[in-house]
Amino acid sequence: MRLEKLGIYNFRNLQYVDMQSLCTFNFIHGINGSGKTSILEAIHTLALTRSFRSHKMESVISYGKDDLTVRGELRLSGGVETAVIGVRRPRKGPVLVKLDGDKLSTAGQLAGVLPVQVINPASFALLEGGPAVRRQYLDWGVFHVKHSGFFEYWPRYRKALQQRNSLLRRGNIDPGLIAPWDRELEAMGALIQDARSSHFELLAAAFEEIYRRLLASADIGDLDVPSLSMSMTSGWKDGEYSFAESLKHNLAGDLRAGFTRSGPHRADIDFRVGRLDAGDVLSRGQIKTLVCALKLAQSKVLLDQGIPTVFLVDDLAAELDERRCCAVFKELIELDVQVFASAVRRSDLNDDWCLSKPLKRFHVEHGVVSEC
Ligand SMILES: Nc1ncnc2c1ncn2[C@@H]1O[C@H](COP(=O)(O)OP(=O)(O)OP(=O)(O)O)[C@@H](O)[C@H]1O
Repeated sequence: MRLEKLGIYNFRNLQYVDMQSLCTFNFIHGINGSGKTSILEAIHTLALTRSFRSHKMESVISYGKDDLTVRGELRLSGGVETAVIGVRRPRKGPVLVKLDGDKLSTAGQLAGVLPVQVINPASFALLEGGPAVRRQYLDWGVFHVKHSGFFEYWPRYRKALQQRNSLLRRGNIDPGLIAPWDRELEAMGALIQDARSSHFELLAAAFEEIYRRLLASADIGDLDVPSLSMSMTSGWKDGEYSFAESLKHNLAGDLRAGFTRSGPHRADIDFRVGRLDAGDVLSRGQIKTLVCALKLAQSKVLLDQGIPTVFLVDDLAAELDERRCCAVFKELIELDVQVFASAVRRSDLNDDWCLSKPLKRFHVEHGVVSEC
């Protein structure tokens, strides 16, 4: 699946952008504030109806305009078939999403049509941020895996959790009221945990392989990053209890806290260098390399299931040295994904990184995009 054409209207400083015949590699350069990240943000909005930079879409709509629109033409995997996605976000009112001219009733129906992965300066949060960022990372993959059932389980789990928490807040632990929500949490929690565990196993294997290759091709010895390990924690003491037991065991404490303190909504991924927290030990460049490997690993797992990803790579050269950038691009080539990468200077994005893959360059100036 490839994005072949992209139209952007009233998106930050991009009033009207028309990008045709997009390639495997699409390099975008321009000075600070010219609109490079906004192009990547627009592709993200096309895929997920929201930006990766701001939760408030009204700050993304161009000043003085009523709405923004992003339109993309996709060529579906391995074939002649195409699909057209349109996303319109008004300042007020719901988002309008169209797939091949048909209005979708929920934005969720768009999920999976255009899976995108973002590598940007905020990606550091994967190691340095809280557990929610890592859960989001893990669940991105689980959501896209075919038949994982996550679309169904997760909303049901969330609803049961909200109901249970609301009883806890009101100090109401009448067994007759809380038990049905516990049963729903246990049932959905087990399914979520199973789906996450099977995905995590594949992810960890892909990560290890890619991370080693990245270090090797960037000519970084293992000594630079000794004994890195990653493990998933379920969100409760699963060595001691089942989730059902954990809910019962923690009820009094949950009541005091006013919320459910254990469960898949508290799951995390733990990164260790030896016995130490990797986020406390690794340099920013090392963290970035690791984060790139994690994102690439997600795409590898999806690709193995026939789901290609589009990569949005914002200003990688500002974070990584030339050898590491080159190593990341080598992996992107290996994955055969489509890439949109931005940088301030043209020379920050090296032609050689793409080997002989088709490459197109764009220059952005004051929101105006031209091929170059
Ligand atoms: N709602 C908006 N309407 C109009 N312009 C906006 C809006 N929001 C942000 N801008 C402007 O859009 C421009 C594009 O920002 P963007 O982050 O895409 O630039 P960039 O080229 O990635 O810059 P940098 O290299 O500094 O990261 C900036 O000048 C910004 O001030």
